[in-house]
Amino acid sequence: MQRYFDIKQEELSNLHEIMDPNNMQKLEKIGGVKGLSECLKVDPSEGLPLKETQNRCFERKAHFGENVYHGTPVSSFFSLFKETFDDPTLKILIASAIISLLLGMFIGDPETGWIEGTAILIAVLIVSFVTAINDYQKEKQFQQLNELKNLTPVTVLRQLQKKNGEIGSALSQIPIEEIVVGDIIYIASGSKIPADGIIISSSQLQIDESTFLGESQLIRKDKNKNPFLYTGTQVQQGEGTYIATAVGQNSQYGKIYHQLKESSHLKEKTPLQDKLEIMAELIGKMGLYSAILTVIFLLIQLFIKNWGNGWDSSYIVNIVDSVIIGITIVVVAVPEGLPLAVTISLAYSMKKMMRDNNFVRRLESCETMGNATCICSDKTGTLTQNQMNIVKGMIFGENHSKMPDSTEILGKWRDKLIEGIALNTRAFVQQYRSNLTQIVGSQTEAGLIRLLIDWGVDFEHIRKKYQNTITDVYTFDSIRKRMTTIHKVDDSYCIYTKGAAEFILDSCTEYIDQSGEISRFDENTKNNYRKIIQSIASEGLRVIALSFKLSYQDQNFKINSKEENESNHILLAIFGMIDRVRPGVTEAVNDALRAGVEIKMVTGDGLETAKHVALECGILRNGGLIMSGFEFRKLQHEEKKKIIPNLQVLARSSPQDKYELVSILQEMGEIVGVTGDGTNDALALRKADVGLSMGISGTNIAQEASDIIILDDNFKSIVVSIIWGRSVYDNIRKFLQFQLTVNVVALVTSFLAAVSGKGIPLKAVQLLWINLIMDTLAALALGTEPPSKSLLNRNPYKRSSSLLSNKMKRNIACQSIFQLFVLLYIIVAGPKIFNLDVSLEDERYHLECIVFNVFVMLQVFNEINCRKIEDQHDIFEGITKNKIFLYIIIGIFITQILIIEFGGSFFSTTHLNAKEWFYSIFFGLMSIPIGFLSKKIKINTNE
Ligand SMILES: Nc1ncnc2c1ncn2[C@@H]1O[C@H](COP(=O)(O)OP(=O)(O)OP(=O)(O)O)[C@@H](O)[C@H]1O
Ligand SMILES: [Ca+2]
Repeated sequence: MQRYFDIKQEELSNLHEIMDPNNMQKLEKIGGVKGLSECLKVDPSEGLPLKETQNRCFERKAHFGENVYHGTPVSSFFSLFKETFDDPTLKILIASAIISLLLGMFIGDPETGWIEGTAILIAVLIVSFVTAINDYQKEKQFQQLNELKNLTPVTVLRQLQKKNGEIGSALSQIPIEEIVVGDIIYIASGSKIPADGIIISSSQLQIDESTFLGESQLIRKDKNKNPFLYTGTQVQQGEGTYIATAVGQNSQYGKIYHQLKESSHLKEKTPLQDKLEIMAELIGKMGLYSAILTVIFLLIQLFIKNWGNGWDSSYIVNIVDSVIIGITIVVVAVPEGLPLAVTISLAYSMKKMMRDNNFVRRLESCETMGNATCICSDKTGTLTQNQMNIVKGMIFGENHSKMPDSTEILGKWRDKLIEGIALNTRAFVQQYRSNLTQIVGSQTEAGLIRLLIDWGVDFEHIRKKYQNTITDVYTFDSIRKRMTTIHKVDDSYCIYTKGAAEFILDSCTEYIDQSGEISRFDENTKNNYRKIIQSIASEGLRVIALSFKLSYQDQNFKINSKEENESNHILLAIFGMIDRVRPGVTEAVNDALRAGVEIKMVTGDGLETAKHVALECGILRNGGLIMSGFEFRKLQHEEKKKIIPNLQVLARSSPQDKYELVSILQEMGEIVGVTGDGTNDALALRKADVGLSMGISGTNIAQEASDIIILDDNFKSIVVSIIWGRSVYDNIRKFLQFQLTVNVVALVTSFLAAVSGKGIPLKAVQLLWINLIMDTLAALALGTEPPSKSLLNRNPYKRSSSLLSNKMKRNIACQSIFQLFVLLYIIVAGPKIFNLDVSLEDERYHLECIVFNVFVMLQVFNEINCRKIEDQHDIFEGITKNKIFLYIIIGIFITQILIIEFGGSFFSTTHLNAKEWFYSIFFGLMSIPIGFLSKKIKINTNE
């Protein structure tokens, strides 16, 4: 195997040390690209040979490595487990548990003294364990998501077995991991370079190497001056073909991969998390104060009780016990589950959104999307299917309401039209599975190619034939809205241009008339043509025109400016392409509007076309304004501000228009989502509060600039992301509502009990169990509530709105008062109801156990209440769909029974009889009607 290739990876890598001025000489030494390709056993015009591609280039991978990067491994479970002990409250708790253990064993009753300390230690272990499991799963999920980052396939030239059994080379798209050294790779504006390599041929190629150089600066590359390409850099303009020389870990990028790697999602804090942390701190402080107060009261009582009795070793045990209670209260009060709930909710949503074709790249965008007030959507591919088919047009001056057969087309210019399409397009036919084909690349071009295929033209053959005669290509961009190819045959040059019909028409001075002669345009004819274009567009068709310019012995073509080469053309044909609206888009638009999210269509397509589509999908509604980018640009800033609320469609827009629209909307206080697919959209995508790029048609650059990638390019998925965003936000609020109620009740009960001298109804171990219920378990149960479409029934929250609405405060207050009332009732009236004599140690212990049981039951049922916040009272809606919630509620219930019945002195519990159980569950259940009633109290919303 070693002998198969004549070059080693080290020598290859050595060819392009970053910024080494000697690179060119090193390349010449091995005989330039030609020598290189011989060493690599590949013919640059054929690509990798069939016998290699058939076994997936196994030998190359073994010799030169694979195009994969070894990411940072997930932290081990153990290290995460260890990390959980960094929490200061847990540390203090452990310390006091140990003290309690020692005291209990040596000073207290040796039979039972060890129990409390051990129980606390075990409880701490369980809390840490559950937290660590959670963290671990979260990390694993994020890693899986990170691996999916390379979505766009790479176009390579390789030998294949064609449909008819022939062996030939053809362009095809393969996943980036399949790229090997020696591959011939095609790149064009918007691509990200998938492997290091050396240019074979290129046209107007400009690369953004900011990944390496820091600042964004476009660098011209061509085969003679600077042919070295680096993985991870981006093609901003032009196109080219190059041969791969280093992949994966061997590439320059791979060598510094770990430094460049974006900080992981996990470390990122979202605005919601920030808000929550502030709140958590506040709650924690309140807990601390009430804990200190509780401890002081307990100690005072201790002193009073033992006044004059002299010191005794059991004193110390009692003091330590009081301190432990205090610390436990702090542990309970500190809502460590709050940030956890956000992460769980976001992580869970991210995973589920993936299934709904939303790939979230930045965590916070998920929640922002829930509050979006305006979405600027493009048309092609997002609202429509991006399946273009030519249905009508005008060829050589003749109108066709249906596309004619190739034979019906006038002979004289036929070849020019066909060549103009074949040479001036980049889309190609890809074979997948055994005999299915698909046209990949720009779908506008695909429409043209399909026409050639219908006409029975072997366009691949034409491309091959003229491959070496193409002297220049001006690739398509959204500003010029056209593409041009210059090719030389013998002594003459021919320039083919295609693009937005009215633009092309404007740059044509001549046309081919019905008799096949070239005629000059006069004003009248031109106007007629304009009308034809308009009438085709008004049916919602994309109109594209083809033109050309011929020159014999005019050497100037190469030095002329783009503008010059693209003007004074001869019009060949005008085509109208149908691109149907995606099914379900109209409903999705309606959903968004109902949810208070304004939709604006910002498209590169023409006014008439845009209007038709906007009407069809319900974006253009009564009184709405439709405008072209051309008019928009002429307005003053203030005028723009005035019309924008009413603007529903912006047609023939440039990326700059999109950017401006977004900026002004934000200035006006809107939270803006923007969709885009092109390299030129990157600016607007970055500017937007949430940038949504397209997974299928999107370029790497657009994807990199975006926060969410819409994997199926479908507008419906954008609305889904709104639902998910809202669901995250609401889930956090649900959790908050639950957590705060438990907190208030637990703190007040402990405090009141301490003050009243009635003893401590909730023991440290019990409090830790309650803490587990209200933090980690509640975060899991409420944070993972799946979204429902009803989330679209409300308007987005304002930027400034608080997490805790007045209605939520009302719910918390009513529920807490009720719960406290019940608990006090049991403490006071309990002895009578259950026939207990609290002056006896044993029976008091029994009563305290009932109080604990009632407390937990109240929380279990209130957790169901908290599935809905504010005024929503359908608390059972969709409950069966949330398996996690059900498991947790049932799990808590069963565990509670076990704790009570078998917890013994460990949990300070004892067997309860049927009547006592009945009361516990009855009071617990009562929290549901109370929750229902409290929602009936009218409250002012000042939000
Ligand atoms: N490959 C191409 N070659 C030449 N012209 C093209 C090509 N693709 C599109 N066009 C022209 O450019 C116009 C579209 O420009 P642009 O790329 O800004 O919009 P788009 O992204 O296709 O549409 P939208 O903004 O609705 O998604 C089309 O109306 C068409 O006339
Ligand atoms: Ca676009």
